[in-house]
Amino acid sequence: MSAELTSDQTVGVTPEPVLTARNVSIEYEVDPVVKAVKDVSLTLNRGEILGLAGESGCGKTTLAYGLNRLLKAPALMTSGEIVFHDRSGEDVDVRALDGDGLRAFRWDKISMVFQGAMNSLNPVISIRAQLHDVLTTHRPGMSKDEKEARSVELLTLVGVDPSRINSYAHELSGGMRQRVMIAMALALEPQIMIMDEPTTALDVVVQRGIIREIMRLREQFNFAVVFITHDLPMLLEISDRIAVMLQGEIVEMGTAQEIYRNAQHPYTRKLLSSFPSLTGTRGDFVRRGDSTEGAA
Ligand SMILES: Nc1ncnc2c1ncn2[C@@H]1O[C@H](COP(=O)(O)OP(=O)(O)OP(=O)(O)O)[C@@H](O)[C@H]1O
Repeated sequence: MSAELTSDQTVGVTPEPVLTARNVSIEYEVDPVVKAVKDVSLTLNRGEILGLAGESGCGKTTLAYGLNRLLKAPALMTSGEIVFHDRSGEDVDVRALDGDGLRAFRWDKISMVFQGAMNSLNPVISIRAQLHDVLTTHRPGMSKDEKEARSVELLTLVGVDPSRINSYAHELSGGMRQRVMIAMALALEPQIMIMDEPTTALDVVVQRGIIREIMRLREQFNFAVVFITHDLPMLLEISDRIAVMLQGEIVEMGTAQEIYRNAQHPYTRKLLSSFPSLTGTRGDFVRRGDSTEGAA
């Protein structure tokens, strides 16, 4: 079964798709074969936050990697179509990309903040060198001064004091490292950011600070976000729409309000009821009233 929903999120604004996936299936070619994503169709609209929820192992990460052409053997996309609708008006067949086209697509058009990304900063080169590297690779025409100015700007955007540009990863807190990863993902002003559990390893206060920053950046730059997490209360709070995955399929998709108030699929209801804070006597998004200010 697949679900597709392109309903209007913002009153008076017609949603404009930035990515369309149709009937995507992905397998791990092991023995026995694991059918990790089954016939998934979804449309991501420009500037929206699409939450992807579902229990561990349901295929969220595999789907995200598929959308970004990051799958590696034994993973194989066995069927389906992914079209990126560029700001320029051009439609890009993502599955057909290779070589330079694929390199330009990743980071430039669509970037990803991975699970545990903060641990993937290179420990032996400075934050400056890592930010400059992204720009050197993807914006070869930029001068050293321009790269420096852009790096400082990026750190400021994600709430890291630019004096930290000289630091090495081990000198930064987990929250700061994750913010640096977000700065790198933002560097080329992508139209889509895929965030796979971007804050799971961090404590709640730091998480909230980073989530707020992502929300603010999204407002400022209007990129679309696919936000993957187990944390359904958080998704209800931040997402425009939520897709619920179960055993490789999207079993329900709707606005956060629809999912919260009127979930149709028994699994979605089960998922909601597994968060007592959502269904208990306080009865509403408890996090919304939470005024804890985050500092990472
Ligand atoms: N390299 C691999 N080889 C074989 N099977 C794999 C491999 N990677 C993932 N899988 C299987 O594919 C399915 C989907 O995994 P995936 O990591 O996409 O789920 P997920 O929803 O992102 O889980 P989590 O939230 O724990 O990250 C699972 O059954 C998993 O065991």
